[in-house]
Amino acid sequence: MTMSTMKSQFNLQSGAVINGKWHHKHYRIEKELGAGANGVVYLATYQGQLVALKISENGYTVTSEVNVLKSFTKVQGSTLGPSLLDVDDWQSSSKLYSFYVMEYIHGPDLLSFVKQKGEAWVPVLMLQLLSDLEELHKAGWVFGDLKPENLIVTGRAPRIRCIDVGGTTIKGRAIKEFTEFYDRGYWGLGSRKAEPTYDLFSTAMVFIHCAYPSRFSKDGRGLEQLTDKVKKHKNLKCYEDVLIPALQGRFKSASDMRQALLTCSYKQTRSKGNSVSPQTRQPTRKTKRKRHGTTGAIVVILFIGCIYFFYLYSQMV
Ligand SMILES: Nc1ncnc2c1ncn2[C@@H]1O[C@H](COP(=O)(O)OP(=O)(O)OP(=O)(O)O)[C@@H](O)[C@H]1O
Repeated sequence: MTMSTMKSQFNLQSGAVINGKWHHKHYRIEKELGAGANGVVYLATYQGQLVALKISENGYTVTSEVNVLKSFTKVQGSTLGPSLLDVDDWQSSSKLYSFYVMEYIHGPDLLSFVKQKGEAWVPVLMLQLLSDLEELHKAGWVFGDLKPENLIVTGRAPRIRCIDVGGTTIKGRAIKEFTEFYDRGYWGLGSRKAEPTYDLFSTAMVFIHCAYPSRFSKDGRGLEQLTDKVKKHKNLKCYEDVLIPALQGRFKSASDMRQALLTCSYKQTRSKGNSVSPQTRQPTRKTKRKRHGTTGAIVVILFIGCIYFFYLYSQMV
């Protein structure tokens, strides 16, 4: 949903210091990271550490987002959202504002990462996201506003993390915040009730968006249009057994969708391996091409192996 931003209300410059009224901690503002309908997020330093500080006019927003972040910390093993570091008030010269401080998640957003590193990363990152969503859903929450801008890829062993927990909603309620392109209600493919299938639909749309970086507009055909988009794109077609059921709300849980994605990725790896074998059966005249084919297979296997290694490693850290 498009809403006006709070940017104009704060305008804190680099070097400004936010003093916490109750916990007496001092945060030095470095720069603005972004402004949304519910507040402004700044990069700040506290005792030499970079942190993200969100300040809002609306105390209710702060309380509600803090509650979500607190409940995230209780989700075992989940690294979905940033960890919560402090909650306090700040008395400016004119007014009292509420703010909270969270872990600064450093890295490019999903689309920038994929543009830089290649689309082969999309299924790997979606596998991670689905693991985290499974835990979140089990804890009784639905993320709601899943979109590439809210997904940051961080670390040397790339790990996907969500920022902006403003849309996170208790299961069974109406989704608090959404963005049309990733919202099943907008496409006429379901309600805005907070249930796991809502997030799985958005996950499929995020996957599709990675293949169509400039997105596309709705033409009124709903599922038929999205199915066409999946089938017509070479990087999506091989994942149609994951994407189409997710768009239809047919996966009961994130782990079911994850399992289907693993199966597709496995088939994909095998078919890439097989596609070079005809070349290896060429007559001796073509020995050079044969060597190219074998090298290609080794490169593909090594590449996929590396991605899985990074994925497994990132699961352990
Ligand atoms: N923990 C964090 N680490 C790094 N960057 C962050 C963090 N939290 C927010 N950001 C940055 O700040 C921007 C604004 O964050 P915010 O949560 O306000 O999102 P929004 O969608 O723009 O706002 P709103 O939900 O209020 O409408 C984000 O787009 C992101 O770039």
